[in-house]
Amino acid sequence: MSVLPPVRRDRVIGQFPKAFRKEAALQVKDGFRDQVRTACQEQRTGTVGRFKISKVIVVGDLAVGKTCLINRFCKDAFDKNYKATIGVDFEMERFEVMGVPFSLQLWDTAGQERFKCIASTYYRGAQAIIIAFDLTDVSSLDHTRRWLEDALKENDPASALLFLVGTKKDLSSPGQYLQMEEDAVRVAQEMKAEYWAVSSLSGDGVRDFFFRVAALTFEASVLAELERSGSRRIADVVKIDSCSSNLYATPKKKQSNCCQ
Ligand SMILES: Nc1nc2c(ncn2[C@@H]2O[C@H](COP(=O)(O)OP(=O)(O)OP(=O)(O)O)[C@@H](O)[C@H]2O)c(=O)[nH]1
Ligand SMILES: [Mg+2]
Repeated sequence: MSVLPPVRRDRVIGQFPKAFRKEAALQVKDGFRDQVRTACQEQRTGTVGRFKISKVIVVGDLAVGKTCLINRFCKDAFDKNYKATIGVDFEMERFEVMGVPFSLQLWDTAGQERFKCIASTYYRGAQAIIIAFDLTDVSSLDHTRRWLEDALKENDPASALLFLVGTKKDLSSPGQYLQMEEDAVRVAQEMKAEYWAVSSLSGDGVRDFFFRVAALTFEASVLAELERSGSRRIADVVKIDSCSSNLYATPKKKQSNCCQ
């Protein structure tokens, strides 16, 4: 019997969500990969959908809007007053992707220098790293490289998915925005991150952004699971094979110990 309530209807992901800008996207294809789709249909997603919870960390300068971004998505709330995050905070979000339950743990970290050493102890084990900057403050974009460097010290650069998200879109004029987007797309390409621009005040882009984070993290988790179970199967074959060859090579009295 499941103790968890069903996943909210507005957290059900059936279609692969689109990227924000094709030129700075982690994936440009329109749908989930065939092997992931088939694994979901055949319920072969292993720990994904059962116990696995994927960790996502949100980093970036102080007051760029990390807490507001998470609160807009998780609570559909916005607070115009700034309250610095002290250390870290987290929210759980449950999704259903192609019929498979999938949970994200969203870690909101402090941008203030004095809380950074506490916050950075929570960076480890992230499947996705969201680096936030303020679209009206170019220095916050410049600092994203440093934030990424710090986050990657605690994570595997080969497997963590990176997102560069510009916040407070409502505050920039179209002209300012276009200039900033050009710079941000370039930074995202250098980092191999996916670029997004959102407004937590209006909600513009927030849901699409987190759906994309969830879908890409889900897909990467299922692929990793398939790879693990595939290599487990190969290891079993190798074990059986080496045991059977031992049967020929090993003197008779040792044969009974084989494969025990
Ligand atoms: N207009 C506008 N203001 C925003 C937006 N997002 C955040 N803010 C404001 O920016 C300020 C800082 O937001 P926070 O979310 O607390 O910033 P933070 O990045 O979590 O800051 P730290 O916890 O110190 O690292 C607050 O006053 C928010 O109301 C947005 O999309 N639009
Ligand atoms: Mg905060």
